[in-house]
This record gives sequence, C-alpha cells and structure tokens, in this order.
Amino acid sequence: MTPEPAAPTTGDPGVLRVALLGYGVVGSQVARALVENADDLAARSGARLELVGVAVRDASRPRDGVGTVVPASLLTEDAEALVDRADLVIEVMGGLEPARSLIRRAIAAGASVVTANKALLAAQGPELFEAADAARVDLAFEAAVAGAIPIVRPVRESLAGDQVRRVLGIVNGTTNYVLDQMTTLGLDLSDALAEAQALGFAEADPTADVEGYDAAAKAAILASLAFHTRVSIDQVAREGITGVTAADVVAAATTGHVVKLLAIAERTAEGVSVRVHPALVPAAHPLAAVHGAFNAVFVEADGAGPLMFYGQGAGGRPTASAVLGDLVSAARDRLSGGKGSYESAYASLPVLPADAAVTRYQVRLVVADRPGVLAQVAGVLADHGVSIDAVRQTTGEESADGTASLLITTHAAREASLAATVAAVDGLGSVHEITSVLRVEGV
Ligand SMILES: NC(=O)C1=CN([C@@H]2O[C@H](COP(=O)(O)OP(=O)(O)OC[C@H]3O[C@@H](n4cnc5c(N)ncnc54)[C@H](O)[C@@H]3O)[C@@H](O)[C@H]2O)C=CC1
Ligand SMILES: N[C@@H](CC=O)C(=O)O
Ligand code: NA
Repeated sequence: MTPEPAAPTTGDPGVLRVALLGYGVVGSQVARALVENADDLAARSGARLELVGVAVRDASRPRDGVGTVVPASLLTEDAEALVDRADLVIEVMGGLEPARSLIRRAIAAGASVVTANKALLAAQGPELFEAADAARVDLAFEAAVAGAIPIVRPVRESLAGDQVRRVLGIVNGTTNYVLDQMTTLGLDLSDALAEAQALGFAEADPTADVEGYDAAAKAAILASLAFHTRVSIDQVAREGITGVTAADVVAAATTGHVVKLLAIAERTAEGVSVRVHPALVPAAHPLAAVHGAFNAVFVEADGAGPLMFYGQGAGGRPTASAVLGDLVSAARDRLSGGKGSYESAYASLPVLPADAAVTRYQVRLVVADRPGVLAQVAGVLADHGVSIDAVRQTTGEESADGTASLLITTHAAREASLAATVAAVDGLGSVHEITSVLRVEGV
C-alpha cells in the first residue's frame, strides 16, 4: 500500500519549520540567508521557512552572526529534540554519526531532509534513500557534489531519459586550490592546504581532501546517479595528492601539462569503472583552466553528447546556495503533498576492480646513461604489452653523474599491465629510480 504523503505539521499551512544541524562554514551561511532572504524564500516556496533552531556542540561559544543575524536563543545542543519539531531538516554538521541517526529520525517523523554530507551518502546512501522513499519525503543533496554547481539534479533528472557514458571532472575544491597554488606560485602542499582550510574549503579533517576520500565520495554519488547503480565509496579506486611533488608539477609544465585531481566514472562493456587520482591534463584542455576552489564536471551521454558544468565547488556561500535551492524544492514538494525525484538503482551494473581501468601514463625515470639502456626499458614495456607513444631524454648527454632522465609516455594500457611493467622496469640494474608515474587524461 502506498503510504500517505507527508504533510506539514505546524498546523499553520503558511509556515514550515526549519531545523539547522550545524553552524560551521556552510551552516552559518544557510542561517544568514534564511533570515536575510526570508521574504523571497517564502514567495518562492509558498510558505514561510521559519528557522526554529540551530544544533551546535557548544551553544555558549561566541559565533559570527549569532546574536546579530541569528537570535542566540535559537542555538541548542539537543539536536534530537530540534529534529522532532521540524518539517524540514538541514544537515550540515558532517561526519557519519550522529548525522545518520538524526536524518533517520527526521525521516521517520515525516520531515524532509536537505544534506551536504557526501561522506555519509557515499557510505550509507541506499539505506537513507529507501527510508525517505518509504516515508514519501525528500532527501535532497545538491550541495554534496561540487558545491554550488547544479550537477546532482541535471544528472538525476535532466538526463533521466538518456544513457550516460562518462563523467569526468574536478570535484574537490581544496585539492584543486592546493595543486593550483603549487603550480602557479610554487607553494608547497602544506602551506597551500593551510590556506584552503582558512578559506573554508577543506573538510573538518583535511585528510579527506588530500587523500582523495572526499572526491571518491562524490564520484560514488555521481556514478550511482549516472549509471542507475549503487556505487559506494569503497568501490572507488582512490589515490590522493600527497604523493604529488613540486618536481612533478614542474615536470608536467615542461611537457605542456598541469596536474589535477580527477574523478572519472565510466560505463564500459563489462560494467562501471570509478576512480579518483591525480592526472596530467594538457594545458590547452578546459580542465587545466579550472583554478582555485572551482570545480568542473564533463558528462557525456548518448543523446545529449558532451555537457560541461563549472562553478565554485567549495566555500560557505556557494554551498549554502545549493542547500537553499534544495530547501525551496523540498518545501514546494511538501506543500503539494508529494515527493521529488527518486533515486534509481535498477541497472545494478557490476562495479569493476581498480586494475581494470584503461588509461595512458607518463613515467619519469633516472637510468644509467649508456648505450642500450633505452632499448632494455622499451623491451620490458613491450613484453608487458604496453606500447610506447613517446620517449624524451630530459637531461643532456653530458650529465655529470652518468645518469639520464627519461620521460616515457605510453598509449592506453590497463592499470594492471602498467603496474606490472613499472615493477619490472624498477628491477632493471640500469634503472636508478622511477621518479613518478602519472596517468594522462583529457587527450
Ligand atoms: N565547506 C565546504 O566548502 C563544503 C562542505 N560540505 C559539507 O557540508 C558539511 C558541513 O561542512 P562545513 O560547514 O564546512 O563544516 P564545519 O566543520 O565548518 O561545520 C560543522 C558544524 O557542525 C557542528 N557539529 C558537528 N558535529 C556536531 C554534533 N554532533 N552536534 C552538534 N553540532 C555538530 C560543528 O560544531 C560545526 O558548527 C559537511 O558534510 C561537508 O562535507 C559540502 C560542500 C562544500
Ligand atoms: N572539502 C570539499 C568541500 C566541498 O565539497 C572540497 O574541498 O571540495
Ligand atoms: Na552541487
């Protein structure tokens, strides 16, 4: 039997009660907009969106905007009680718990939920979506992927009649900011990361950014939507940017590339492949021009062809914009007695292992500078079925220590073949060091 649609519970059909869970970088901007733009939001929603409380860990701590924009009396440390008296719940506290339990509690009570929490959705999304579907309430999450950029809605709704083949992009603002500062200003990773944290781009634990977990969560969400298949974060092949050195960034520039952390989700004949890793992108590619905390996502679909989405992927106000868009939609759905779009996982495609991915590579190595070494290295690649596209010697023939630096670019090869090849090359007596192995994308 279809459950009855959830209905506003205030008793006043002209008011919807909004609970805000979290008053950090994003939550403080959401609260500000709810108060300052109340009339516009009411006109667009069809009801006043009344902020009835803000859950924080320590209500006595002074905070920007509290006591001026937001009445201090709205702050509470009792998130459960707050959820129990809301029609719409905004979860911007982050983390798995208590966010998950509070969202479950809200849904069970018939409230609609808006969240920016990609870590939670990529780990436990299916359970939450099923609960929301059963209760016929919205669980909206545009802010969870690429901040302000409308990407969740286009992939889930606008492309629902098409066949998406590939999603590729920059989906983490912090790492893009860090790599950009390393490339353009020569900053080191830790200094650039400290700046990104100060600007409010990074996660509470920035390891999630620099080790690629945040991008992997977003890749899992996008792949799930694009391919109508459940993909969880642990099915995403992940490599962060902590292994990217200043020398990699400089070497990339000498070959006309920039280093970017990419998220790639592809539909292949065998299933779905989802990966996150640093990659060399040609300097002329549009992704190379994505600077600071901006994000960009390319989507390729059979009918639509190529699509490109670009904008601010992190930061309080941009992310709050996505949260508020979802809030207005959820309010409208509620007032019309229905629920917005459903998540669909009907295709249930197999999610392929990491080593099935196929891509091009650039390998930098230091070898003994003597005749026959290049042929030896090339032979190892050939033995493993990895074909060479170009070889470049990057130190002159008169190098003082008798070594030469080589830069080998391969044609597309399977990840597994490349890994075996690199191990075999590393074992050659004439090879002193493999300096870096980076994938090449966007060619
Ligand atoms: N900062 C950004 O640019 C973006 C953040 N997000 C997501 O938005 C969410 C919030 O991020 P930020 O605002 O940056 O984090 P934040 O760390 O600045 O703020 C989190 C807030 O939640 C509160 N909080 C955490 N646990 C709590 C608990 N158990 N009880 C009560 N309050 C609690 C904290 O005290 C803090 O006020 C996260 O899920 C994040 O991944 C999504 C897109 C962009
Ligand atoms: N830490 C994230 C915030 C937005 O999702 C990022 O840097 O992209
Ligand atoms: Na978004």
